[in-house]
Amino acid sequence: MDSARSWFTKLQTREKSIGKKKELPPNGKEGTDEAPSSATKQRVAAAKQYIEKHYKEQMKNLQDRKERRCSLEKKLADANVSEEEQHNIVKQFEKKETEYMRMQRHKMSVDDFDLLTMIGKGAFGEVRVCREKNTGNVYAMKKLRKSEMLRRGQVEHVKAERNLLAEVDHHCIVKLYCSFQDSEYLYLIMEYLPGGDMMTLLMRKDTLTEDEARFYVGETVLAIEAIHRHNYIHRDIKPDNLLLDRHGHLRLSDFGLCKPLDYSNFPDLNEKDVTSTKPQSTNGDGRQQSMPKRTQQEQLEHWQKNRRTLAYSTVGTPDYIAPEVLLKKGYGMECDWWSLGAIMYEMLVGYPPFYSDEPMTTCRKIVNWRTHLKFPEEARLMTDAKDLISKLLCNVDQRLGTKGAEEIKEHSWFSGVEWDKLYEIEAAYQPQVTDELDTQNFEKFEESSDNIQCSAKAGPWRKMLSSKDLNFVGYTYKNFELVNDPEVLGMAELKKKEKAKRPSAKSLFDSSPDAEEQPAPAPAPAPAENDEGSTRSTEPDMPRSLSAPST
Ligand SMILES: Nc1ncnc2c1ncn2[C@@H]1O[C@H](COP(=O)(O)OP(=O)(O)OP(=O)(O)O)[C@@H](O)[C@H]1O
Repeated sequence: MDSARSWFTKLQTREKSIGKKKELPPNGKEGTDEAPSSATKQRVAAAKQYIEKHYKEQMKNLQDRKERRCSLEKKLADANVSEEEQHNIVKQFEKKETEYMRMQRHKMSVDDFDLLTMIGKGAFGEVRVCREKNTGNVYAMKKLRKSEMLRRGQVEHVKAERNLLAEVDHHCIVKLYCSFQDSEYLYLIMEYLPGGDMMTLLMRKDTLTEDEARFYVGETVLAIEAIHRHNYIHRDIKPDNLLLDRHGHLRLSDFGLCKPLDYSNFPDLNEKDVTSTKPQSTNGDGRQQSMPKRTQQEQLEHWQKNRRTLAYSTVGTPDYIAPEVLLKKGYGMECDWWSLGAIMYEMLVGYPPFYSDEPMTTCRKIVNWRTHLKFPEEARLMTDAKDLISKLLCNVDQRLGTKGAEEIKEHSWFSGVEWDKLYEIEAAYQPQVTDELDTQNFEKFEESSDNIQCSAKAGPWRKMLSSKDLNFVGYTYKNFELVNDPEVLGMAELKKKEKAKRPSAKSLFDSSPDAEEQPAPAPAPAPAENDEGSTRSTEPDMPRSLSAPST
């Protein structure tokens, strides 16, 4: 710490001299003592930021430690355990605190982990199951290439993801244990959720039953509500970002790495451009002809065939993005409720509501949703379900959720759902998970020889402040939970005592009558001219978007 302090003093002195007006020699000409270059100034600023952050963290760590101790003592007092048990738990707790302090001093790197099976591939990197060498703990490691983040202007987004995960400690949100970097990559060490993602589940099952859909749409409502409470907007909620834990409960992930930015290169969309969205194909002579309408089954098969390619393409799938986001007119939290509507539709129908072979056609259909939102009769959706979807896939002003998540929770499709018990009951789907390293609920990914990487060794921080790395100062983070394992703390017993017996998912829902065949409810009335969205997300004190600010 002392060496850091003396660095700080040196830097302050250096900074002052940078700010000072240079005195010229009597001949009025500049000597060889040149002013520091802008690169040097930038480095000094980054170093200053690093040191200030370091001290702030030290203070916060002390405060957090005090709070953890208080909270443990309070829990113990409430839990009615013997004095001896209390003593043992507190002793274990202090041991963990010491380990945590040791871990804080340790500079984490990819070498601390054994990299195992690849479970995800995204536009910026990959996700792998990994095991920490020291502790044997299993995590998911998301690795992102810095140069790619810079190239696509995603630096702020990746910081937003790190910030949200570190800030929002909620059972609906995937838990972040730590983040670190080396010269080439950023790393997020997260809890490993072995139940797979909703995209894989939907591809394996085609559709969900109404009860299953209600359960997962319900848990997604709670997850979205949690991030909105922290003033974040996700903007890219899709089935690939809904992960399942080993018991089948849902967690929201992937904050901030939004591909939709790439749609800015698409020609400007126009709500009135309805004619261009008619399904068309080209004859041998180049003339366009209308394509025959696909049945629900054909459309489903088509979607399934294209789904993964779309997910792993650099542009991604636009299927769940709200029209106001695509129209670049500014957006608020409501855009996440639109995505919820599109996901609910896919769960019940088998493919998303505006699916088309071409992403650009999908975008056009989304902005012209009034013409294109249809419920295939074969899907036999219940009236309530159609009504809720129509109230989510509609204009911002009419959209449910605009006045808060309660509006959605109160919809009749959810009648009987006990919201505060949803995460305590047995999940509607039980994934098969044999052990902590089981990856059967994920697709298999081909390993290329350079995939299992040797680490680009992280040098001392000063070395890391190359011009590229200045963008990522402050990315490193460690969560107390990394060592705060309740099993080790002996808190598991306490937790068991606290937990009531879990009722099943079904018992929370009203018994539902058979699906009736009904026409799709009329889409919400046409909006006033310029009501597609506000610029709220860009105003001060307004929700922080995890993705690109609207233009
Ligand atoms: N914590 C986790 N536990 C289990 N699987 C995970 C975890 N995080 C991510 N995955 C898997 O990896 C996939 C990709 O992850 P994620 O979407 O976070 O990466 P990405 O590079 O940001 O992708 P995208 O291109 O969709 O933005 C997920 O769909 C999921 O299957």
